[in-house]
Amino acid sequence: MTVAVEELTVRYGRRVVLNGLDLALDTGVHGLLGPNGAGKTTLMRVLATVAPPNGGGVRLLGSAITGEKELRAVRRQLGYLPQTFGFYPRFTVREFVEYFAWLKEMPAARIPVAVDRALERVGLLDRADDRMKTLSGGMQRRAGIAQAIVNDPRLLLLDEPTAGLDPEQRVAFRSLLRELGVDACVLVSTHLVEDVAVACERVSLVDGGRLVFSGTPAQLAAAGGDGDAGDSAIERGYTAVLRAARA
Ligand SMILES: Nc1ncnc2c1ncn2[C@@H]1O[C@H](COP(=O)(O)OP(=O)(O)OP(=O)(O)O)[C@@H](O)[C@H]1O
Repeated sequence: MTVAVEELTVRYGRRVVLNGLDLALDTGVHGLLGPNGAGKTTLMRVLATVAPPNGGGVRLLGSAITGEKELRAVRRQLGYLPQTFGFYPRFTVREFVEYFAWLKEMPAARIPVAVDRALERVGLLDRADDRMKTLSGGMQRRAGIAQAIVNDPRLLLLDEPTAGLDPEQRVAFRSLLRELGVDACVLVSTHLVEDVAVACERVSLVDGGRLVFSGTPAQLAAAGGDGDAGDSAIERGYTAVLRAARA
């Protein structure tokens, strides 16, 4: 398993945000759904080794993160697009992605080709020499996706990557996701259930800091019925699973 999480607990002060969550993920594209405040970003941050858990076990790429050595080894093979991310506004797009390649300790000789390839994959190669601050919001997010994939990560964590993308870019991004999921374990959090239906092989649903569903998009869709709120089968499944979890 690329990701093996057992009984994961995260607290902020007295508030328990992840409450004994179990999750196992292997190669492929996995969707992460859940209402606002369910704990998706918190889970992503733990998997990205940004936030330490308060309890439970986390194994990434086959190893428990027990010290600096494991941490560095995992970070070299990790890609992470945070929900919100900062950048030096005067960096060019190419410099922004190069900087992350360097942080991930990529061999210097490989960086120029890898950066151009990542920018090409998100459709930003023609803006490579523009400054980050001159890009539109959706383009900045695509630059964020480029930095996440520049090192060909084995574990790729994308927190709401399609927020702000126009329909054409969303379609292009879904096919990029499917491509990435052939070799890597990709976890994508989103509120767009159609992204999950089209681009993900498996989907996990989190509510109140717990995993309440794990299965294929078709299984989630099948959980819903005519009486459930939603405009598509998978939205009705989402509503039905949440209702059952809260009952
Ligand atoms: N730094 C923090 N300090 C205190 N509470 C926090 C902090 N970060 C998150 N929380 C709380 O943790 C809970 C889960 O937040 P999280 O951002 O993980 O949810 P989410 O599922 O990603 O939500 P959304 O869909 O709105 O992005 C929320 O109740 C939130 O208020």
